[in-house]
Amino acid sequence: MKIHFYKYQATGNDFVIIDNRVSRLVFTKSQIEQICDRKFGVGADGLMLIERHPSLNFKLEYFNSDGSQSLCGNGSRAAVHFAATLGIVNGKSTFEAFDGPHDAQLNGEIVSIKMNNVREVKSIGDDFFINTGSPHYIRFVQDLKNYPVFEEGRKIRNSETFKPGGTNVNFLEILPNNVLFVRTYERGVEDETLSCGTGVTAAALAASLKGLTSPISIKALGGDLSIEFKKPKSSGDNGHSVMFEDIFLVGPAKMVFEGHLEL
Ligand SMILES: N[C@@H](CCC[C@H](N)C(=O)O)C(=O)O
Repeated sequence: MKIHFYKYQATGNDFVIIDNRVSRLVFTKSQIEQICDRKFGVGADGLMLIERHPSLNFKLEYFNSDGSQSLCGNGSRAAVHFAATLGIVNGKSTFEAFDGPHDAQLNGEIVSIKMNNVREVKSIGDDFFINTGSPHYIRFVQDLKNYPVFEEGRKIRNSETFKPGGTNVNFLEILPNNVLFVRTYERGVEDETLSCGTGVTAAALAASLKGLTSPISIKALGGDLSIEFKKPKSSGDNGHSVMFEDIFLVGPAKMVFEGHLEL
């Protein structure tokens, strides 16, 4: 089977995207692993399918490179940019993702995604755990440039506390002028990636508990992002308490190439 694909990167988090509105292909776990394999396939952190949605601009199916599914913030930014090239998005849009609908805004190559409200930040010793559509462990460290992100991230990701699902693991260093340097070990890729959108969002929210204020500038290995958010004064929607609302993940997304893959 020959499949037309597009290769995207969003601050170095890279994706294979397929317009699946007509063909409605279904991929097995081993086919996803093969497509994302950097030696035997196209190579990517994840695979995304753009599908039709009955009322929204599109539906996004995101798969990590091991075939598992979750919300991908950077993937969502790339998908919105790609959907504009298909003509199904123009400026403002709304799409359905793993954790429900998201509003998005496209401005050139900058894409802003509205994330779901965050109700809870768990403290684990000096560390934190926040779900921003995907689960994220947060640890503040010194000298992040030289920190063993892969080794420490893999240990926490596979620890008993987070079994069976596991967690993504983010290491943070607070820099001067409200800037946060973030490196992430991603579950489902099982490696450090150059950037993780839901990860830097969780990182910024945790950093706000240490005095940083919205908007927080993020430095990731693959580029710069920005996180905006509000802390409501009292209880939020449906009477449930909300810790953070109006959360936006903002940054660039770029098409790198297109081609055909053989499965
Ligand atoms: N790279 C993503 C996160 C993708 C999902 C994650 N690996 C998980 O399985 O939880 C992002 O940009 O948010």
